[in-house]
Amino acid sequence: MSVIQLQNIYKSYEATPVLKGIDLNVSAGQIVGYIGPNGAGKSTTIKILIGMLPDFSGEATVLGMNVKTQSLEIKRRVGYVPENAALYDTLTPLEYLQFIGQLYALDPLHIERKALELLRLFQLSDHANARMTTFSKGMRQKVLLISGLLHNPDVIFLDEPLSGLDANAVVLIKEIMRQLVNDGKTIFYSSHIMDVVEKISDRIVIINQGQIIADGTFAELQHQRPESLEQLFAQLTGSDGQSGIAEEFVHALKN
Ligand SMILES: Nc1ncnc2c1ncn2[C@@H]1O[C@H](COP(=O)(O)OP(=O)(O)OP(=O)(O)O)[C@@H](O)[C@H]1O
Repeated sequence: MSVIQLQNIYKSYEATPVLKGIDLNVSAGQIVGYIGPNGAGKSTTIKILIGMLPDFSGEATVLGMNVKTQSLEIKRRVGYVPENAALYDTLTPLEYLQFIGQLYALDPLHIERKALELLRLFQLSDHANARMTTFSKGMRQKVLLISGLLHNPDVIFLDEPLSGLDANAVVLIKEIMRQLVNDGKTIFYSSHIMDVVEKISDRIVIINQGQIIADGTFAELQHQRPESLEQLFAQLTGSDGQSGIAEEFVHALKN
């Protein structure tokens, strides 16, 4: 069964088209890396899939449920870690996770036990009761990741999940993603960190200017062009020649 299904999705913001006919089927138990240049439409696709943007044309289902009409049911089974989310800074991680857990109607005692354990594993035990106003970007990202996974969702959408994380935390998140998928979960995530995408994705989907321009395992994509994902990405999305642009940039700074 397709866990994620997008058929002929078009989305515009005001009069500007952003997604131009996206078709995608994702089966259970896959890690799909969704990559593309800034502004390509990655976050927009993810927001459609979690029911945040009902104003689009085409058919979108998650776990067989229609995202326009069954978004509440979908939210119960889906986890979402947004890019640049606003955390309630004046709360502590424990208070914030209690709040999120209650939105999912989880038992408060169960949430507390689970939240403390997850915070410990992310080395945040000492900060469990500190206000998040003082948190670094990486610490916030860890709390966000926990909040998106707290209800043990079947399908997980991650928008730049590694943002701000140090090297050890990146290794840990990669391992968690792998183990979640081994457990039967499905992960759909966007990232700009090509070597991570290359290493952990079962499938890589490249979007450029609102259209999918490549889709396959890294080995399949490499078969077309035997290069690193970074080089392949640059070629396919027309962002080759960065050294020339860098030179012009530095030159412009001097003038
Ligand atoms: N709420 C909005 N109103 C108007 N335009 C928007 C809105 N959200 C996104 N856009 C535009 O839609 C396009 C796609 O944005 P989106 O955030 O989906 O891109 P992205 O691929 O996630 O980019 P990035 O890698 O920079 O996060 C961009 O041109 C963006 O300016």
